[in-house]
Amino acid sequence: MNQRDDVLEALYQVIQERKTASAETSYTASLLQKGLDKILKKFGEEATEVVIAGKGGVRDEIVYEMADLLFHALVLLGYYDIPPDTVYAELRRRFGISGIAEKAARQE
Ligand SMILES: N=c1c2ncn([C@@H]3O[C@H](COP(=O)(O)OP(=O)(O)OP(=O)(O)O)[C@@H](O)[C@H]3O)c2ncn1[C@@H]1O[C@H](COP(=O)(O)O)[C@@H](O)[C@H]1O
Repeated sequence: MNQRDDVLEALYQVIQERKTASAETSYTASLLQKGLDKILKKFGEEATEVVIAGKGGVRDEIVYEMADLLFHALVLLGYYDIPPDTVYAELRRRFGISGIAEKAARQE
């Protein structure tokens, strides 16, 4: 796991913990308790906001909206107990190299 993966993995763990937390003190807990349709709706809204930011071309807004989208993607993964590493593995498979080979390639 590299530096970039760490924050997504850590956030995923927090999202898992929020499954048993109070919705009164946690947005994530309230979203999880509202259920799958609400999670999917939020993901769609955040994706639309990324599209608008992407069209606008303001770098900071793209970064902000993309962070919102990634967070809501992690909530969806968390809902189904799919760790981010599973997605990384799929990306590595498409990339055609193993994690070890990837690390070695980056150090060259
Ligand atoms: N990364 C995030 C994060 N990104 C976005 N959001 C929330 O996502 C929401 C999106 O904004 P919107 O205005 O679209 O939604 P809303 O109006 O609040 O909600 P709806 O009425 O649409 O349901 C905001 O409430 C943001 O605060 C996040 N909430 C939490 N986190 C992380 O999750 C951790 C746990 O947070 P809790 O949710 O407080 O447990 C935090 O420490 C953060 O690291």
